[in-house]
Amino acid sequence: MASEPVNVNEFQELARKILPKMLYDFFTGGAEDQHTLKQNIEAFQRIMLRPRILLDVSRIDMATTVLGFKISAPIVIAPTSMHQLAHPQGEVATARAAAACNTIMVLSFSSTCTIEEVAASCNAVRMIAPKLKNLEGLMPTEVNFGDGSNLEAYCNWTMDSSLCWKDIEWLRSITKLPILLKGVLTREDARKAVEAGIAGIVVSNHGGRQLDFSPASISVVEEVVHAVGGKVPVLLDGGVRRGTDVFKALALGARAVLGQNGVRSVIEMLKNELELTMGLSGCPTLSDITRSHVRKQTDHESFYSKL
Ligand SMILES: Cc1cc2nc3c(=O)[nH]c(=O)nc-3n(C[C@H](O)[C@H](O)[C@H](O)COP(=O)(O)O)c2cc1C
Repeated sequence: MASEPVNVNEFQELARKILPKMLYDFFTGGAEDQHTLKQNIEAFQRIMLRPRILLDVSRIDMATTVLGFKISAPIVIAPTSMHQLAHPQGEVATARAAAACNTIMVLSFSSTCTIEEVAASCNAVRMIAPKLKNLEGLMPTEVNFGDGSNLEAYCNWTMDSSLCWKDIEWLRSITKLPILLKGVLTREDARKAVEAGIAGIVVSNHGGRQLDFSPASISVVEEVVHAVGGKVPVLLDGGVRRGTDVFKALALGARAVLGQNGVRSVIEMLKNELELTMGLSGCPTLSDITRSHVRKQTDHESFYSKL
């Protein structure tokens, strides 16, 4: 690949060429046999679009609101603990990209940077994030950096296995800010999350990095969306590599997607691809994207398409 990457997959290929193998494996690897990691991508490929024609798509509007924040496109940055060796200031770079693209960034509690470092890099931001490396657990910290905020980081705590449902009550008692629950994959947990007063759900298997053979996020998003019944927004991450993937997730009921994208051009690529997909599918706004715009391939069709 001689020239600049033109899509997210090419970025990954570039990373493979320039990063030491250990770091490349850290960023791209999954749990055990990496079945879930592969499924996150393959499950998207089993969904076909149902484009509509002769509709006015001369102006495409991708703006949306997530947890009260207006963002330019339904793409949010997922929590990604950077490897100290790969990019000691990785979150700072990501926060800059988030601010430049007017989107939300979710901080990882195992971040290598402090909240203040991240916040300082994006001028005026207001955020809630766990106090990093706090041995007593995750204490959400609100930091106010003036007005004009266009970046909000939320507490990311599902990776900590010592937490349980009743801790949500405690978390809610110590902050007025909305709490997102990441890692929901079943209707049972989706209902519990709503009952517990969660402000939003992220359907996620943590990029296939935790429990192998947990389902692909896109394959369970509809189940979660139905269980939640519109009470809170449902976001999704895992395997989102193309604007068509964003479109598919929205058609199945997600409000926005998260990607572990660290640089501005990657976010812009996804936005451009989504804009093109919306135009070619006859959807001038996000609310025009409905379930009727996608079709899940049957097992039978998937089998024959591989022959
Ligand atoms: C290098 C790396 C570090 C990650 N660190 C965290 C983390 O600290 N906390 C967390 O909740 N998720 C973490 N994740 C998972 C992401 O937030 C996200 O769920 C996942 O990457 C989405 O899947 P995708 O990689 O297929 O887009 C990490 C992912 C990667 C690739």
